[in-house]
Amino acid sequence: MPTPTVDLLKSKYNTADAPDIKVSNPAFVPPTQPLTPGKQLPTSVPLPVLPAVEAAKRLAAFAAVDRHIALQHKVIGIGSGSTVPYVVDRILAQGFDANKDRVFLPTGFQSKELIIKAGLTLGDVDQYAKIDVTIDGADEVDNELNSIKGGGACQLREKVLAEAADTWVIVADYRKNSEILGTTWTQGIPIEVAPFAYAKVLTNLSHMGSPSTLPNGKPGLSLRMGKMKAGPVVSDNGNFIIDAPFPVEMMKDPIGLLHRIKMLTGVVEVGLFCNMAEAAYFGNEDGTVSARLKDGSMEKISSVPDIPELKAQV
Ligand SMILES: O=C(CO)[C@H](O)[C@H](O)COP(=O)(O)O
Repeated sequence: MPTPTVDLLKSKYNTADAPDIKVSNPAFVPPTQPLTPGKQLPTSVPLPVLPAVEAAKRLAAFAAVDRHIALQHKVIGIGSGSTVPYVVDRILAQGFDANKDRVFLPTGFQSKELIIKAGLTLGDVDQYAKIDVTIDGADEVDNELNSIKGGGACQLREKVLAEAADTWVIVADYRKNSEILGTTWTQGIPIEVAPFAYAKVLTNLSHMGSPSTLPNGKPGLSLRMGKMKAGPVVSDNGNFIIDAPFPVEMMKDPIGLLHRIKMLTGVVEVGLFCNMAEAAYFGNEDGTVSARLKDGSMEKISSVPDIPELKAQV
């Protein structure tokens, strides 16, 4: 049996700064095993081969966890979406000792389930107003680390957990990496609103310049409707979601737009996250990860040395 990765992680993580770890056994991933005391984690589980986009999400998630979640981090925020399960996988791979004194805070129903099913300790942001690290997905990220979030209607809790965190990190696949927000995520900025105020907010957003039809003929400004459910999407907080696209000239100033939308009465939270991220990790199709850092620099994590097997799989 190979040496358990946990021991290596222990020694590596006992530093003040988040280390750039290289695990001894990169294939170590306990994907479905809950973390229970006394139970030995498997030391080597082959990583499943994934379609390119999924593999890219996994690369980004693994790189972000390896870089930002260290042993001394005890309160950890877990975001929402399809990339975040890989974050939990990688956290689990740090082993029982690393996780036994940690508490994990969810940004919504989905991440709450993820935490519980992984056997990790669940907490909430009303118990822990200060979080060490929160890792979350995004719908699109621009050159300056501003992002659109709320594709899963979780932006209110996501923003609270992002703000509460000493370090907030984004994980995404290559499709989310843009120069200007709204380039690939064209359906609009997700805006959580008090249900009784939605019609008034829609009117105000229209006056602000959000079109009801996009140039490509697709629907623009709209109340988000449920799929397989009659009526609107209702957020985890009991609110409605409006999707509001804006012309590119307005999207070039996401901070200004955020402030204007947030000032509309009835708006609870806006899915524009500006000046918040420490870094964004984008998994690429070629098995590398592109990291965009707060200082504006880009770093290519070529072949992701921590997990070389992944490169071969993509
Ligand atoms: O903001 C979100 C939910 O409100 C998600 O983080 C965002 O939609 C990204 O999801 P995915 O990882 O599935 O691309």
